[in-house]
Amino acid sequence: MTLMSVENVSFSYGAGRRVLEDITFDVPRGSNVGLVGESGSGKSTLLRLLLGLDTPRSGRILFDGQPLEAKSGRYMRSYRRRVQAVFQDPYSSLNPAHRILRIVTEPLRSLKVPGDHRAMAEEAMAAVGLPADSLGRFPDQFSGGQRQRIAIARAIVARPELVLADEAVSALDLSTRVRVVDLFRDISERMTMVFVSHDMGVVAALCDRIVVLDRGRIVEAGETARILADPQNAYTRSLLSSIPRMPEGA
Ligand SMILES: Nc1ncnc2c1ncn2[C@@H]1O[C@H](COP(=O)(O)OP(=O)(O)OP(=O)(O)O)[C@@H](O)[C@H]1O
Repeated sequence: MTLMSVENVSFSYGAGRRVLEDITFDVPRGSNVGLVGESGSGKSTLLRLLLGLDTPRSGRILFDGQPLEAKSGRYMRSYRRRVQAVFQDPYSSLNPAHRILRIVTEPLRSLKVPGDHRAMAEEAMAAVGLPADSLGRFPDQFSGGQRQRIAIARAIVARPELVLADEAVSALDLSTRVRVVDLFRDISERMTMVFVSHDMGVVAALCDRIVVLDRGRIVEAGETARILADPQNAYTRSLLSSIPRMPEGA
């Protein structure tokens, strides 16, 4: 079953040149799809389209069989409940003036999710390996890796069907990154994920399918194991050669 389909999507900012050209791929329900490419390849732009923050110039995006109606407030309210995002910088993405409880339960309030929000926050914190008493503290009392766990707790608290992650481990130091990748792997067993990164090693460790973007075009896409074993494209090979050491389980 396909949860999201991107069909022949092209995009340009204003009257500028195309930054995405004829992008087509599927995100099967339950899968983890990695979008990988160097800086400027169009990954963040594609993610903005998937989040409904911009609309394709041509082509379309289907979510659960329906076209994504980025311009409809009503549609987007239900979409936000079903699709959540984790961004790169765990320092700027958490409001320093708010306690963790308020931060993690924010999607529940804005989406008007009924029920016991504190209990849901405690459950999300447990899922990311942080103690429930963290909910009474402020962001500056946590390390970068812990803050990213809090951002992940916020992304999963409303039980979305799809989590979109944009360079979600890139800002972390190596050992923290390995732990947060492990956490994503754990969580991704229970939901569908699209994981955007310039780091082929991270994507290979986390995703069962990879889409390789080069200057706004897909140059290669397929199952991770196949791409690692037999990359067809020179650009993919160069991304693979930049992995210092294959992560375990890749
Ligand atoms: N707001 C904008 N206005 C005009 N051009 C933009 C804008 N944002 C991005 N671009 C251009 O679109 C292209 C794709 O950028 P994008 O940020 O999507 O790439 P990326 O792969 O995510 O790179 P990075 O990893 O550096 O964020 C680049 O050429 C960039 O300069």
